Amino acid sequence: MPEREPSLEMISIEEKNESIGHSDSDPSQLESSEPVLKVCNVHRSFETGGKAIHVLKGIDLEVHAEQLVMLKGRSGSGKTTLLNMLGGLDQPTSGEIYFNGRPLHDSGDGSRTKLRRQDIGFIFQAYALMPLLSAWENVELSLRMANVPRSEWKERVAYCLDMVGLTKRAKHRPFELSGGEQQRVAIAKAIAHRPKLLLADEPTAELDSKMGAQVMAVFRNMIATEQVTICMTTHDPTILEVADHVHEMVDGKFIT
Ligand SMILES: Nc1ncnc2c1ncn2[C@@H]1O[C@H](COP(=O)(O)OP(=O)(O)OP(=O)(O)O)[C@@H](O)[C@H]1O
Repeated sequence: MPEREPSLEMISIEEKNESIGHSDSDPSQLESSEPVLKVCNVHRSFETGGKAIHVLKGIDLEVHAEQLVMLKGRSGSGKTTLLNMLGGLDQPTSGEIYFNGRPLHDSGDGSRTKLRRQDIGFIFQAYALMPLLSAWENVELSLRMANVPRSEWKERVAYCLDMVGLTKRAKHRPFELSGGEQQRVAIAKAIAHRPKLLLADEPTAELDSKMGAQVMAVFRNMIATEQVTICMTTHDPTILEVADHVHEMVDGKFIT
């Protein structure tokens, strides 16, 4: 099978709208359903050196199924802090966060860890690949962690590597891959266990514009084929047009 080279041209606005309404429904219908993420008046402060830093100052947000939502804003505005909380890596000082109706703000470590392994995929800037494992083995690892039956691994790993256009690089270890290729392995790894929600912190930050466009095309394709919901942060104005919704954060609050 030839390798796919995803490109931004693959995702015209019309295709984008079709992919949002993948399950025979239009986007407005999807928006009226229960959100995948519901964030209500979230605040987060950190104590450092006996001083409290108020980082998030009352965030309200809804992210609906099969949407691509982007958080933009200056460095230090609080995007990563919020993303960590959306994935249950951290909890708010006050306020509520629901993931498919389940209260993340008030769940214990154990249940949040289980939820993360099964229902959430993460793509963070430092690609989080295991350096001694091949691309194939890295993707396989997330299936193992999510307790996916071993009999399903081969087909799923092959599918995910094909989706990011890396079938021919399956045996390469991270140091034998370019930055963009490593990022695409990280994407394959993050979606392998079929998460309902994918969280990505600056997934295109280390990439040139062509490669960044390819990653966004992969995201759009994943929404259409895997019914995943994506929430990501970015500094890159050139990719914002691919989003269904953009929220701008300034000093711990949304201004749009
Ligand atoms: N664990 C922590 N302890 C103390 N301060 C923190 C902690 N985590 C984040 N901060 C502070 O919160 C502010 C927001 O950080 P955050 O990483 O969320 O910003 P960001 O918008 O994602 O920035 P960037 O675009 O540079 O990644 C920063 O001033 C940071 O120093």
